[in-house]
Amino acid sequence: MSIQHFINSFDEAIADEKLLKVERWMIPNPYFIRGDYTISEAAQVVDQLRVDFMPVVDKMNRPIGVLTTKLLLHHFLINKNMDEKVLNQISEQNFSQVRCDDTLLDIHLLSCEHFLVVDEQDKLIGVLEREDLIKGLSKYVRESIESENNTGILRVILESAYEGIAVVDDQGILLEFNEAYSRFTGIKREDAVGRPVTEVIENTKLHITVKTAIPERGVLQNIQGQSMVVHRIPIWNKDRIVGEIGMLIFEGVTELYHMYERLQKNKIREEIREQPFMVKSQQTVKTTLDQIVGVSESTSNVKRLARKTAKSFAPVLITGESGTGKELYAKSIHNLSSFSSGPFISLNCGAIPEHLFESELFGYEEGAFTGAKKNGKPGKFELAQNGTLFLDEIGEMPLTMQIKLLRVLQEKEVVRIGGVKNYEMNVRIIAATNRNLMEMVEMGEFREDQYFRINVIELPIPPLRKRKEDIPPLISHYVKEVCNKFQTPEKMFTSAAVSAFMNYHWRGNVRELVNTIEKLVTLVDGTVIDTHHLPYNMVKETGHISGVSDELNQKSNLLDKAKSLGNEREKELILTALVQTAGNKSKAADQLGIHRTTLYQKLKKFNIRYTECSPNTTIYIQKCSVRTTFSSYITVNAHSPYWHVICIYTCEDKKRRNQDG
Ligand SMILES: Nc1ncnc2c1ncn2[C@@H]1O[C@H](COP(=O)(O)OP(=O)(O)OP(=O)(O)O)[C@@H](O)[C@H]1O
Repeated sequence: MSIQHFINSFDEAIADEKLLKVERWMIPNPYFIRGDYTISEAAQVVDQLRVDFMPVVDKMNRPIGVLTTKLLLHHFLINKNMDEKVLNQISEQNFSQVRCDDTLLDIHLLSCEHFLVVDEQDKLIGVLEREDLIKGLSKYVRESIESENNTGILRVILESAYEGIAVVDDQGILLEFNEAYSRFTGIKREDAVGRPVTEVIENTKLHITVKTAIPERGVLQNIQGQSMVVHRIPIWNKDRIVGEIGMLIFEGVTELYHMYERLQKNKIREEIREQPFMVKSQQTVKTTLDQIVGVSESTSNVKRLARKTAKSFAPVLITGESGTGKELYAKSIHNLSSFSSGPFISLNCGAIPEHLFESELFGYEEGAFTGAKKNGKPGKFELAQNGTLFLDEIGEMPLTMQIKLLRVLQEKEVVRIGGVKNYEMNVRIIAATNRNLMEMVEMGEFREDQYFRINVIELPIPPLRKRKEDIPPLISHYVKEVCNKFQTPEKMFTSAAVSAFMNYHWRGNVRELVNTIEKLVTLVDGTVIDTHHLPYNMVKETGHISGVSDELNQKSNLLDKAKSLGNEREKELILTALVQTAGNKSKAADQLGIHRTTLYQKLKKFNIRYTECSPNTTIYIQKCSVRTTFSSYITVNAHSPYWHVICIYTCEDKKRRNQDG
């Protein structure tokens, strides 16, 4: 039974009573004539009242027939005796006797034109003509059609809701289960409807609250290992509970944490004002799956798999293009797992020079090698003890290192470089890559045994262009977040701009989308973001051509533009960004509009080594190419409040400058 049928079943009674009942359509307390009236008297009454017919009753007011104008006319023309009793003229019963609570559906097949309505004593209380009956029936049919349409509308509403919606009857049997709920639980609507809600929704209380009839709003319910905000709303019909609606709010918990965090921050700010030397507490919001925005079927599937994965101890390999949210999923799995009370330690395998890999992973003891720190240094495995070690960009791990990692994963023991003591390891491993590891195995670039060791459970995240339904909620989420961050009035996208976003290829996936929104929110004046504000590459690709904002396009991915100018310009931009950010690679990557990992790959590609230096010195960037030893020097003025590039010049320039003195 659908929700509309469910509601209909209650409405039906009302419809029967109100719409289909004879009482609703009859003319109550009608005029009538007695059977002992003469034809002449009856004709006068009919003429005075200007009616087409009159019910005829006996002395007890019980109907005995219907006198029509047709019958009167026939009498004048044929019989001509005006003193005849009406009673004698109605030879056949030319009416049907019905009751108030009969329905039009019950009586419409009776073959007569006039219906005389009687009470329990069979006394006349109303009349109904066939014309009224047809009117009543057609209204009923019209309303039924409308209600069928309403069912369609109701279904669209249910299916487009981001919230999970479930409806139970007063026995706790599921009558409705929308697509969002189905995606979240992985149970199809057709398998859910008709079953007790307790068999379908984990930890549900709908079957209980439908009995108590107390609405519950914003309560926490643990479903599939995750705290969710739910509302439970009873459905009343007259003075009886006939069912209950359950709503599952996906983004609620994080929003609550954010509110809590904001309140905490305010509180701390006030406390600091009172006690300036107080140590500030570290309150951070934990990443959970409900922070992963998306309503597409594939996102729901990945989230469901992630929830299941979190419950196991097996290593997970998260695959997907850059910017699809692999790290976000890794953190969510950690926070849902039994390792959540331990640390989440991340290691970007693409960002570590080969010779430092071993010490980064396993740590070293004091004096293990020249330059080793006093007291040694713990490795990432040790730091991640009782928690999760996230090996990002695992495809970039050198083969020699893979062998060592494999041994640790098999033996579950770690020894620091230069050490003798074994540390027993209790660490959950989550690896991620944007490369095709299987292909790498075939090419001999990745060890097969390692591949199978880390890939016990694979969590593939589809690129954003393959889950376009996620784009509108991502826009709305990030516009709000960015406006909040920059304290600007909330902006909105036109539907054309949203559609351009949906048609764009998003090679950088969600990261690129977030960066684009940040640029748009920052640079667009006014509160409406339309297609003419969109970056040129997007407008070009999606065909939304109209006046493109130059300002925005100048700032859009600097590196993309540099690429078209050739390697040298690209290199120059990278160097400039590095200098301007004093060697902070994350900030430099941000400035260039690329991910940190991409920056590391580019540094590798161009063989750039950045050497940090003290203020007021020449920053020296070495490039070990085949042809020249040193090719770029950058001079910075470290006296100014901001480090800025004065010039970039090559070794030839330097030689020339030296010659010029
Ligand atoms: N579904 C999502 N909902 C909300 N934010 C998302 C989602 N997916 C990704 N993001 C955001 O996009 C950015 C990139 O995500 P993340 O770093 O997890 O991607 P990644 O796949 O690990 O990238 P890379 O392979 O380049 O390291 C982050 O700011 C993250 O918060």
